[in-house]
Amino acid sequence: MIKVGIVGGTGYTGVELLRLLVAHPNVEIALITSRAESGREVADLFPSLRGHINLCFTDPDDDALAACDAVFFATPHNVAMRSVPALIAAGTRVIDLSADFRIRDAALWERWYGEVHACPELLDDAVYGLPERNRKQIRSARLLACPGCYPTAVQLGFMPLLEAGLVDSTSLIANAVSGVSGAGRQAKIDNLLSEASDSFKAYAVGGHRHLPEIEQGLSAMSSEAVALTFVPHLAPMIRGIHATLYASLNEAGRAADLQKVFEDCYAQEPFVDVLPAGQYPQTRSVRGANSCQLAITVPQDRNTVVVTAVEDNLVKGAAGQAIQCMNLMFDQVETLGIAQPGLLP
Ligand SMILES: NC(=O)C1=CN([C@@H]2O[C@H](COP(=O)(O)OP(=O)(O)OC[C@H]3O[C@@H](n4cnc5c(N)ncnc54)[C@H](OP(=O)(O)O)[C@@H]3O)[C@@H](O)[C@H]2O)C=CC1
Ligand SMILES: CC(=O)N[C@@H](CCC(=O)OP(=O)(O)O)C(=O)O
Repeated sequence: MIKVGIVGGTGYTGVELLRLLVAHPNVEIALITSRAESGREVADLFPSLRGHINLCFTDPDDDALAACDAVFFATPHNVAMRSVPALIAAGTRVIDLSADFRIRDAALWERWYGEVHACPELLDDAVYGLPERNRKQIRSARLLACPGCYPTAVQLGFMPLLEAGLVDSTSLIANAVSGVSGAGRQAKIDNLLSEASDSFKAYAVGGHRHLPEIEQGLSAMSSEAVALTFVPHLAPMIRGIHATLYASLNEAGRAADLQKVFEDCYAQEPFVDVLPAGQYPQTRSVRGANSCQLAITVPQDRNTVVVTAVEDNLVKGAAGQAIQCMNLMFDQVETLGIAQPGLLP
């Protein structure tokens, strides 16, 4: 059994970790933290978990966490990095869903996150948890940095094109749309039903903190310099990311069978699904599933390729992907506990 702790068990990614981990046959959840709910039964706060879990929330405590085999941090940025050095020193493996270890360059991280990094010396040790790109390194990771929700969809959508050198890598554009759960469970005015429903907006157009993370990942896939225009949007749905990605094809790209390039790239991937030509993915098809669905089109056979990608921000964009990485780190079957299809309707 893998003994796990979850820091931040009352947030949306925390409760999604719980939903998936209670059904994982080889995981024992040893502790779940919340400062605000310390002492309260987990199933009292989340009745969906009644009968599945018999634990109370506790205050975060590094000594108790260090007794676990793995600790998930489902906390805002600037939390995991305070505990990670002690946990790693104790031999506990850390799976961080926050952004603390996603960007390798401490100065760049500090510029976008507006804080001083607490342990920049560990940034080189952190493995970026995108299995489709880094599976081998994930298996031996002590410190795992889970990708952000937008970065997962955008990187999986551009990866086959960049790895095969089929596009002008400075022409990349990503218009991505998130549901409100992407912003977490704290009450923010923008995410109230009366603010977000029946409306649609772009935000952070001048620069979103996922931009450096995405460009870092795309640069590693490309032999040429990468430049991306990334525009996030908020849509009145609870879960889901839909990304529409654009790039200019180069000569090799114009000559290639792009549908086949994508199908070949992801043929062995359990959680990336390339749709048949002419079908377009919808967020409703992947709700609750650890899946990214993709479609590739070259409108009017011109020079721009359009990739559409969907995922559930809380599953392939967060908790599901974190468990996929845990499975790899602990020599489990990669799909264990996360193979369920999406919820319909
Ligand atoms: N929502 C999403 O779709 C995605 C989120 N992420 C990332 O995952 C992380 C969690 O996100 P999400 O679940 O949405 O966040 P929430 O705001 O919903 O939950 C945050 C959790 O962290 C706990 N927490 C907050 N501050 C601290 C602290 N200083 N020490 C210990 N625990 C703390 C909170 O409990 P309490 O305050 O009671 O201790 C709460 O349980 C974030 O870094 C987010 O960027 C990544 C991908 C997708
Ligand atoms: C809708 C919404 O507000 N989304 C969040 C996504 C951030 C998030 O969850 O951050 P990580 O994926 O980096 O952990 C935002 O744009 O700030």
